[in-house]
Amino acid sequence: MKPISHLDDIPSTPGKFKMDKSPYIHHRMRWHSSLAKLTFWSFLFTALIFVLFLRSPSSSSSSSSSQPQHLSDPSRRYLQNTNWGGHAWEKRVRSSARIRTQKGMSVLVTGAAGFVGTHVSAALKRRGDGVLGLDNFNDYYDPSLKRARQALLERAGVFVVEGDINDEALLRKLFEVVPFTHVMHLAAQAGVRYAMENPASYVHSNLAGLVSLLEVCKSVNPQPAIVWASSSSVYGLNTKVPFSEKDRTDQPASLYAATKKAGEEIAHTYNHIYGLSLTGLRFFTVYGPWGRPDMAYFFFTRDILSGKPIPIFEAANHGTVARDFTYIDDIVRGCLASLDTAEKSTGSGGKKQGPAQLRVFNLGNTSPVPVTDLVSILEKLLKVKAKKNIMKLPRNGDVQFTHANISSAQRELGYKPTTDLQTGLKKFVRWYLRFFADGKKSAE
Ligand SMILES: O=C(O)[C@H]1O[C@H](OP(=O)(O)OP(=O)(O)OC[C@H]2O[C@@H](n3ccc(=O)[nH]c3=O)[C@H](O)[C@@H]2O)[C@H](O)[C@@H](O)[C@@H]1O
Repeated sequence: MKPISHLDDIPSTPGKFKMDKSPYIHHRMRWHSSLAKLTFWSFLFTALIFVLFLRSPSSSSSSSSSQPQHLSDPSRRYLQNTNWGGHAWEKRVRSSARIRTQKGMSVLVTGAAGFVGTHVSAALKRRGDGVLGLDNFNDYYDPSLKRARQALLERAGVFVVEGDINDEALLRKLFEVVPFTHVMHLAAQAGVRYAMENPASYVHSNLAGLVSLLEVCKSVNPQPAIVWASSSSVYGLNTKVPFSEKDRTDQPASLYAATKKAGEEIAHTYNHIYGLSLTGLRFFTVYGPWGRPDMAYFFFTRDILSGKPIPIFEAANHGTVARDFTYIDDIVRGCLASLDTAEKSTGSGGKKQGPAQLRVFNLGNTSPVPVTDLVSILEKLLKVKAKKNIMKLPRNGDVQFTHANISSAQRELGYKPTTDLQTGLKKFVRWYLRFFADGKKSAE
């Protein structure tokens, strides 16, 4: 745009434009001065319009945009999809989110192509709720598994929009097309150990992404109720067992845990200022079919089958490392119960109108199992002996054990886990063998 180059010739503030004081040229100068002023202000005005245009969210993320904001961050492992919008796209969004039962809800599920996201989306759809998925399909782990989950959801009638939660323009557009009653926010950068490798990705998804989502949720009318994934890792170095929601969570052992804890505080703020109804769920090492390949039960299975040694952590003095492994179906029931019991947000027009619900629940299994037992169960199910490589528990985020007290979720959500590790792993192994034997195409 032309005026930009001219801006360099104009003093930064009009007051600094010095006039010649000679009386001889006074009259001419007045005329010149008016012309100069006019030219100056028109340039300034045009430049301002130009700058505003460049900075506007719709211009930075609409389909015509060339460089979405976050691409300046080299740590990202995906390109933000700007290919959304249009009549056909809106029709798909609307149809996916259509409620097909009385008293149903319309839910925006972020991270829908993720492990928990896929299961929750499918379960909501099965019972007649409207569901729209959102996922950025990043390559933290093999995106082809995410694509397979997407295909599964597609067959169930759930459209998964490809986009990032940091793309506020996309989020606003989605709320424009569908006035979602609920948001199930599961998009996140997961994994405790990877935080040492790529800390920026945790800040991007778990902090900036969460704030971007809450900013949009607080400003739409009606505001949705939000249920979101926190983590058992917030208990960090807490040694009081079982972990209760009242226990201290101010000693995170990893950046991942710290971002989840920060998320809980951010949730408090948006609840307090804007009246958003918010429920945080502290998941305890969730496992099952369609799971995450970065998790121990998943890659132990892969490596046991291929004869590769598996690193098994132990604490000081041969201390046991244990997890309160929780089966996916139990978690899904907890998520749906949280959505069902979520009260409406109270704000409108971006302003709080009264106190709103703010909750945090442990969703665990209440029976921690040593990692060595997990390996023994897998060996039996796979009928292959593992090559064990016993190692010291690394100091990069791992905690020695987790154990959930679920009385609060039991009382308020009717949450009651029913699957023990042996039963759950059996279902996982069956899925795993079928999925990978069938060229990643089969579904359970
Ligand atoms: O519930 C949670 O809060 C967290 O659960 C898992 O984190 P984690 O429990 O560490 O799950 P895995 O990485 O699958 O590890 C499971 C167990 O295996 C152990 N492990 C892990 C990796 C390994 O190479 N060897 C090994 O013995 C870990 O110490 C841990 O006790 C998830 O990865 C997190 O995203 C989630 O937030």
